[in-house]
Amino acid sequence: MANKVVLDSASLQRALTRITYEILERNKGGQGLVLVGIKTRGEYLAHRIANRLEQLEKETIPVMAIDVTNYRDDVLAHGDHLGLDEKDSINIVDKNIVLVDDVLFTGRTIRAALDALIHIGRPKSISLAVLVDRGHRELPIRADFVGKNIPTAQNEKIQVSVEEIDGKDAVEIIH
Ligand SMILES: O=P(O)(O)OC[C@H]1O[C@H](OP(=O)(O)OP(=O)(O)O)[C@H](O)[C@@H]1O
Ligand SMILES: O=c1cc[nH]c(=O)[nH]1
Repeated sequence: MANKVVLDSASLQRALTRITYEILERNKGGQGLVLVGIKTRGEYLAHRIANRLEQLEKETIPVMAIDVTNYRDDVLAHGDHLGLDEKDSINIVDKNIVLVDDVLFTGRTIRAALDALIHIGRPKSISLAVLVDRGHRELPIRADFVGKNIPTAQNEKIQVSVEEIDGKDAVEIIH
């Protein structure tokens, strides 16, 4: 299997910066924004975008991380174990939520995240930011903010690495 780097560290950071400005433009500032990162790597990307938003807007942007495993349509364990970490839970009612994930593929993770969010409150709006959109959607889901569109074959894989846990920033395509 060969890896091809499609975003190096500098390009990945530029993509996050562009997403940050687009979020600000769309939201007309940072007011009422809450960033929700989907574990695993979406959490780190959400914190990075929030840090940039805070630098630009000089206000605190809440960040929450969610693990959507138990909301997936291929997991039967609905009910008791909702997979939301109460201590991470932030008031999302009437907020403008930006969901953040590293890769958008079939859209099933995002569908699960929407279920998880709506379980804990009724936001004013939910939009979606992804570092990579690789196509192959199986549900009517699209991203509002995209770092890079990378057309892929079904059998390829996009591997996102983040400095915080992988020791480097990169997006690679694995053939
Ligand atoms: O659009 P989809 O088909 O749902 O695919 C995208 C999801 O797949 C990956 O998560 P993965 O399940 O590999 O978990 P991880 O983030 O913890 O590695 C990726 O981080 C996205 O969350
Ligand atoms: O290629 C893919 C598909 C889903 N999730 C990933 O992280 N990469």
